[in-house]
Amino acid sequence: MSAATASQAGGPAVVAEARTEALFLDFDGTLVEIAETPDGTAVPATLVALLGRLQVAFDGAVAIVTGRTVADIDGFLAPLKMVVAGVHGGALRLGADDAVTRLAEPIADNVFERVTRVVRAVPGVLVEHKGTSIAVHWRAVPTASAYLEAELRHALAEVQAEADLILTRGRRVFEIVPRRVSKGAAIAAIAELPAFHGRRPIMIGDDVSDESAFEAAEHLGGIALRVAGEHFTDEIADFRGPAQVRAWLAALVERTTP
Ligand SMILES: O=P(O)(O)OC[C@H]1O[C@H](O[C@H]2O[C@H](CO)[C@@H](O)[C@H](O)[C@H]2O)[C@H](O)[C@@H](O)[C@@H]1O
Repeated sequence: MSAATASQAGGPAVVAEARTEALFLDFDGTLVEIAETPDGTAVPATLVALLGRLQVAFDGAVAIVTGRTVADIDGFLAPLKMVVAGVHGGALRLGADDAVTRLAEPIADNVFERVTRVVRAVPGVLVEHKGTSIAVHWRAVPTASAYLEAELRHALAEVQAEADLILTRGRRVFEIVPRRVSKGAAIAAIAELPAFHGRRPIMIGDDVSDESAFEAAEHLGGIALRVAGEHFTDEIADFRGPAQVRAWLAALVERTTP
């Protein structure tokens, strides 16, 4: 029988059906615990095998929807290659052997330099250049967030004529992204792939940029499951954290794999 009740593993009492549903999974804060730095992320030994088994159980209808680059995700999950919407929907890799399609222009050098000038003024802040977006991490210096936000907004206003970028807030990070990309738009595109088409989407995420993905999943008749953290409180979240998400997925795959 290919139905699983999530509550058996803790987490939401959702019945997931591997033959008729598709999984869309955020990465940081959802599949893996938040770390002090982007490079410090630890991938649990069992996660790669778990995702591989889910791909089989769902006949390929499993995608990672992340703010990370596709290359980052490939590195974390090696040797597994998945369908990935990277850089908050700015890059798509629609099949394991496909090339990455960029849906936005790379951030121009002058914008990156302008942002770097802001960041240099605050020791401890990290900047991640991801091609079509820039992440400014202030986890190590939380008191600097208001200053950074004001300065980054000012910098973006200066370059607005040449680049249509917006500033979004993530988990102790400001992300500079093209206005017209989103995780939600990426889910709509992936849902058209043969492996995903006609399946009910289940999107699991923990952060602001997952909101558009939740909306897209619900628009397609699916459901949104929230993970507790800096964005969702325990009261409104469906999962206490990534460990519970992994346990829920593991229970699901156990019950759906003959
Ligand atoms: O969409 P996601 O998969 O959740 O990616 C969102 C961002 O995740 C990373 O930053 C976050 O995780 C870091 C490591 O745990 C943490 O140090 C940081 O404070 C978090 O904001 C990643 O570095 C970003 O590029 C992603 O956009």
